[in-house]
Amino acid sequence: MNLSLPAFWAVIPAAGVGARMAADRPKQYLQLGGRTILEHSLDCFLDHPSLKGLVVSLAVDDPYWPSLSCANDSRIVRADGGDERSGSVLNALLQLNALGASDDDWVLVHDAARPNLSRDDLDKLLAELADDPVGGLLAVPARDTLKRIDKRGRVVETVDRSLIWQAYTPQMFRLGALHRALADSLVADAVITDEASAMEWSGQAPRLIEGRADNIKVTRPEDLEWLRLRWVNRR
Ligand SMILES: Nc1ccn([C@@H]2O[C@H](COP(=O)(O)OP(=O)(O)OP(=O)(O)O)[C@@H](O)[C@H]2O)c(=O)n1
Ligand SMILES: C[C@](O)(CO)[C@H](O)COP(=O)(O)O
Repeated sequence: MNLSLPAFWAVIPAAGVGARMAADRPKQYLQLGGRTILEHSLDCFLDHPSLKGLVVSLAVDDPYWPSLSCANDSRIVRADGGDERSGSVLNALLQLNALGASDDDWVLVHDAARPNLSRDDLDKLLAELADDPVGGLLAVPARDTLKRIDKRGRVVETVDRSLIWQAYTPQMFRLGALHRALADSLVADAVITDEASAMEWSGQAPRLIEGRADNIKVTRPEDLEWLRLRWVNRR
């Protein structure tokens, strides 16, 4: 493991609507321990001494961002969100180019809806991938028995879980390679749900770094209920 941590840029895609959360506002603006989920998701990066700058992608008509205190933080630059997460990330990478970032710089992309990233996991990702030719992502090995089902919802088989992992964020790649992979896969209309899948589409094999399972993405209401209980106990 490389013990000196590389400098990096951060990108936080925060332009989603949170359809599965079905709240009165996009989930990144829901409250957790007196602050928004988005502010917690930014914390780990803004506190990091190796951060070169941070771009947050926001919906063009986002009415919530200006009221956050971090909206005035000079280290944070805005980009416009896209129709899909990949478009929001691509716009942020263009902003990084405008800020003077170079193709060889590391970029860490982290969901606005993952407020419980630990500093240990962030440092582990940076250290493990510092010398990697491709980059990679935090991930968690499948824990439960996995079933494949048919269209009627009946089990067809129990899947071998030994090689199945859940993709988490941050995902860490070189700016130039990630930009090309996202732009090319967009033109090809490929299904891209995270940065790693764009890199895979372009023929690269990202490395998985095992992270904490509690770096969860707030996707459904029960995720936020679980995090709120955890926050009460940790403060
Ligand atoms: N067009 C989009 C869609 C998603 N995201 C961001 O990508 C992250 C992960 O996506 P997901 O959990 O799918 O968020 P939503 O798209 O908001 O959720 P849903 O799919 O339930 O609508 C979130 O931080 C979300 O804000 C984004 O920046 N731009
Ligand atoms: C990037 C991601 O969080 C990795 O787990 C995920 O792919 C986001 O989108 P999803 O639609 O919830 O899979």
